[in-house]
Amino acid sequence: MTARYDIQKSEELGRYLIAARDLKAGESILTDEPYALGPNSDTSLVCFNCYLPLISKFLVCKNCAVAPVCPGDGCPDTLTKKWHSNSECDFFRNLKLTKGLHPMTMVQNVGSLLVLRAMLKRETDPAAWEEFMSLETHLDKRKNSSVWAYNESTVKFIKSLGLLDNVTDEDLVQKVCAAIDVNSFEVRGPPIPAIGCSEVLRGVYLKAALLAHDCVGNTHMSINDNNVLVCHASTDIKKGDTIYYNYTDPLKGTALRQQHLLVGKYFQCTCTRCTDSTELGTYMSSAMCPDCKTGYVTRTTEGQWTCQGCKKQFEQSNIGHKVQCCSDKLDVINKKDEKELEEYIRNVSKVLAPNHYLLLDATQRLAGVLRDAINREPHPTKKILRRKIQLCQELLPVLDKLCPGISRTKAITLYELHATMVQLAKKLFDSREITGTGYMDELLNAEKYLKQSLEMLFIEPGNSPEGELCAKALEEYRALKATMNAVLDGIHAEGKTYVSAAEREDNKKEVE
Ligand SMILES: C[S@@+](CC[C@H](N)C(=O)[O-])C[C@H]1O[C@@H](n2cnc3c(N)ncnc32)[C@H](O)[C@@H]1O
Repeated sequence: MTARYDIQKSEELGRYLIAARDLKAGESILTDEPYALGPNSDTSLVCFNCYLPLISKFLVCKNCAVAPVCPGDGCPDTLTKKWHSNSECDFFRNLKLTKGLHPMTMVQNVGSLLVLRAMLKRETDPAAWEEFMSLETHLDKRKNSSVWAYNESTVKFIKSLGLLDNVTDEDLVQKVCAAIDVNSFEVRGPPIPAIGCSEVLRGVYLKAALLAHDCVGNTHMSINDNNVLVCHASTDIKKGDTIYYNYTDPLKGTALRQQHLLVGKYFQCTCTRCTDSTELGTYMSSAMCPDCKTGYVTRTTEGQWTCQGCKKQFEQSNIGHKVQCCSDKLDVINKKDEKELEEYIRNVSKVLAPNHYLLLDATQRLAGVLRDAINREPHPTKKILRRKIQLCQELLPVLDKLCPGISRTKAITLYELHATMVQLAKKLFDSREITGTGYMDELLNAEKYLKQSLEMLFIEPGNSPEGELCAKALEEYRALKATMNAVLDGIHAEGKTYVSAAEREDNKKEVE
């Protein structure tokens, strides 16, 4: 198989990946095992083997008598890889025998576990350690900062384990902390039984770490339940083009994305989206013009707010203050409450551009609240179904611009849209508000969205929530086809034939 990527280096990006040949959307670019995996630095106690939270009780590993692990029946049967590795276990056991290492030391320092795991590779896998140590750290920018001070407790902990005994570089642990911060990916821990949600872990992947950032990426990243990362092309990528991963949340406005990149990754993003005050025509950080009431007021990189319609200019204190108020309001409302979200959207729509990220945030949350309500209700109302459809339809064009090609959020939104359309169409047909032909039109529309969703979900790993959604969507696709056949049979039974909406339109044009 020919290589799919090459490594390049530039003054601006450091090392980065380019396509070694033309890549098609959906094509796998690289697969990567974690170099090191562990909980976040502010974690509460988790099992060293499976990362499930240890809430009230824990056992210690039978072999080393140090590592906290799951009590009762132990870790889930589905656990295929033991994260408390044999070498880590031997290391703890040795320290227990020689220095009396106590399990409580590990309990108190669980937030430093990832750093410890990264450091243990120095002995167990020197080649990987060297690669890890060559990653960008921005160490100079971190020196004397609050993050440096925060990591001093980890330095002390690692030192107490004797891991720095023969080390001359006194900043080695800070360097490891920095390499993790700058290069790690968020990884979903195992689902917590009875709750379903997961701990957020961090993983360092040495190949994937080389991907450069763009606020409109051209890759799709998935990490399966065994924590193997697969990077796919999300759009077609031409040979020689840079392969980008979006390090930030694409549904945040420019100021927030830039702040996140500056604080966490130490660079100023100058991508096409960041330098376009309209954010690719989405106006995601824009306000409604207080003067002409129809134009969108955008902010230039110099901080000047200008209405794109009437061209009036505004002070930062004017527009910026209004946006801040809308953001503060979203922080305090109950985001699980349909009425509060609806009221927020109504009020804030008078101040912010329709696709402002705060409105999109509220829209996504409201869509989630309505989904739960629809799933709970045996007979959801037409009103709630219509509103849910409307919200999905508002989100999709923005997602198309900001996450072109394959995107997880888009796949889920398309799936939700199809499911609600099918439900509404059935309700309307059952109550005789639409005919068989009308029902068929709606089902065909829903099928189009479901197919688009499935095309994206197919690349999700089977053993992940999105993979499970893919299996569910496939089942629903089969059920939808069966419903469509039944509806067609009904139309034929009435002695009619079904003519699609598009064909009906064409026929109408021909007659005219
Ligand atoms: C995850 S690392 C990528 C690998 C890194 N280039 C290396 O050589 O180790 C992230 C770092 O790459 C650089 N980088 C990535 N994308 C960039 C971009 N769009 N503009 C400027 N620097 C970027 C920044 O230094 C950032 O902190």
